Amino acid sequence: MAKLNFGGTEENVVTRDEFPLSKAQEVLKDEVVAVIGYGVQGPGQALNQKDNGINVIVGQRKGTKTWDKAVSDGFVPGETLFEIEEALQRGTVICYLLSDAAQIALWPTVKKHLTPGKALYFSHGFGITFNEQTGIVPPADVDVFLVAPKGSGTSLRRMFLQGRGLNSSYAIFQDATGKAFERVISLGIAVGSGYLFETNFKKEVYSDLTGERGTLMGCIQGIFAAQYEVLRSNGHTPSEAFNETVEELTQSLMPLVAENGMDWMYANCSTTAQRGALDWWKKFRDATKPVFEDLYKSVATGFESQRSIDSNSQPDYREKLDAELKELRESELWQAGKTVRSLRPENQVVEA
Ligand SMILES: NC(=O)C1=CN([C@@H]2O[C@H](COP(=O)(O)OP(=O)(O)OC[C@H]3O[C@@H](n4cnc5c(N)ncnc54)[C@H](O)[C@@H]3O)[C@@H](O)[C@H]2O)C=CC1
Ligand SMILES: CC(=O)[C@](C)(O)C(=O)O
Ligand SMILES: [Mg+2]
Ligand SMILES: [Mg+2]
Repeated sequence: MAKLNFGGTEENVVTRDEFPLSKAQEVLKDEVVAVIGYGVQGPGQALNQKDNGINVIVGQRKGTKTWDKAVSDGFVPGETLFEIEEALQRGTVICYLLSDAAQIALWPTVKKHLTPGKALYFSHGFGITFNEQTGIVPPADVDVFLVAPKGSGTSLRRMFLQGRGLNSSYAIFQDATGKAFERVISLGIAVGSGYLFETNFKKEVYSDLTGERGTLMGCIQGIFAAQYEVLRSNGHTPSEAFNETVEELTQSLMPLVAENGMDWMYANCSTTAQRGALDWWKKFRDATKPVFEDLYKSVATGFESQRSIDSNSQPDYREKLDAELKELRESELWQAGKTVRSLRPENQVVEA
């Protein structure tokens, strides 16, 4: 366990140096890791574990698209792919990777198979933290922990195949066996985490629900739309407005931030831009901070989790989400983006 200084605060971090894959394989050698749910995190985590030599099986409903996807990904019906209850019965570690809403409905079935000494693994603190809404209360004689990749399951798999890793948080809710730490860290390494930082179930879900509604997904779409609309209402063309709002950020500036921080990105822009950005960033912070404070309150009071449960438990939840995503996709902003993306040299179709 390394202690690293994060801007003046020391935190515990587990890296692959001190917990290599060989150690994870040794710890998990007698485990059967059952991945329940094959949506976004399920495939990424199951395939990375499979490639890392872990005895991983998938539990899915037969006759579904996700069952077929698991087969096309190489999981073999009756050997490494089973109906959900059989996977639950065979698994010694149950990776509960249904959607957070769907975990509620299946919980009574899962609980039946949580026999003493097994482990219940999550990738989000949602079900346990909001247990008054979800009803998810594990028996006392099983380990309960989480590994939460800080990114999409799609990226987790892509980065694994590139020999990279996506960092994850980990938390232990219940250590019935005395082995919860080595189990959770081994699983974190096995699913492809670059390094693991410590949290707890409540802090993970509060920060994650805030982040995805904030800078990572909700707020960023909001500021993209705001700037694009102001540019367009002042006569700028769609391509100019989109390039200045999104394309330059994703193609040039954000990779510089990822490489070496915000000051590095600023320093690689003009002094005109640096002066302006340094003058304006606090105005944007002050304008948006009240919204973030409201957002965090909405998370902490359980409003956001209940909203997610209510909408994502509806039979037509997927259709409703897809309809709103279609509206976003068909907006002028993202239609302009589609054309801009097609112009990238790497997307040009070279005539034979
Ligand atoms: N999507 C991501 O990349 C990330 C997800 N997580 C967490 O990992 C867990 C799994 O998330 P995802 O893979 O995004 O799940 P998902 O939303 O893709 O759902 C996974 C599977 O659950 C089943 N399912 C979903 N809703 C259902 C319903 N209402 N009834 C019956 N079955 C249903 C479907 O088969 C679906 O393929 C969640 O706890 C999530 O918060 C954590 C980090 C990132
Ligand atoms: C990808 C991720 O970390 C999110 C945004 O929290 C999620 O998909 O829930
Ligand atoms: Mg997240
Ligand atoms: Mg999330």
